[in-house]
Amino acid sequence: MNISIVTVGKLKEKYLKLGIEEYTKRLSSYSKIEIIEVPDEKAPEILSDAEMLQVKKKEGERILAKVPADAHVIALAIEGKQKSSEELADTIDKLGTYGKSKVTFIIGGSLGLSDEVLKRADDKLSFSKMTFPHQLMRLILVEQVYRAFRINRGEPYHK
Ligand SMILES: C[S@@+](CC[C@H](N)C(=O)[O-])C[C@H]1O[C@@H](n2cnc3c(N)ncnc32)[C@H](O)[C@@H]1O
Repeated sequence: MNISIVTVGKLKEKYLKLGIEEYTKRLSSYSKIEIIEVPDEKAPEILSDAEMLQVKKKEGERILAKVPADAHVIALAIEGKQKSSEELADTIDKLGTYGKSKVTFIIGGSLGLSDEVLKRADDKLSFSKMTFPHQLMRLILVEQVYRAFRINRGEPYHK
């Protein structure tokens, strides 16, 4: 399987970089994994609703340009469907079984994802009703995808 994670903005924090490197290294024994960063749209702190929509739209265009046409797209969205780790593992397993070799996860920028990106998504995945910073979300996602492969292989992993 080819997994890609399309995210907005550069990862700045060293502690997150180290964690993400560790899990992507572990994941690479199970799947190809690529993290694609698209530039965030520079904007002032205070924005009108119309300006916010415009920022999300521009970032969304950059995201969609990196999504292969034949990929199964899972957008991370607070209002999406919550799953257990076992359910996410099952989703990934079924995608493999049904011949979906490309799976793209999308993490939005600080304002979230545009409607266009949400429309392109085949699934919307929520990690809880809480809002996580997008850079931290990247670390949580790679750990959960790694966990999913371990579950699917029946390999032990600390609970
Ligand atoms: C800082 S959040 C954006 C917050 C924005 N107000 C919204 O409602 O989407 C940045 C990105 O991280 C991801 N994210 C943050 N918390 C999440 C959660 N609980 N579940 C799924 N994705 C989450 C989403 O992809 C989101 O677009």
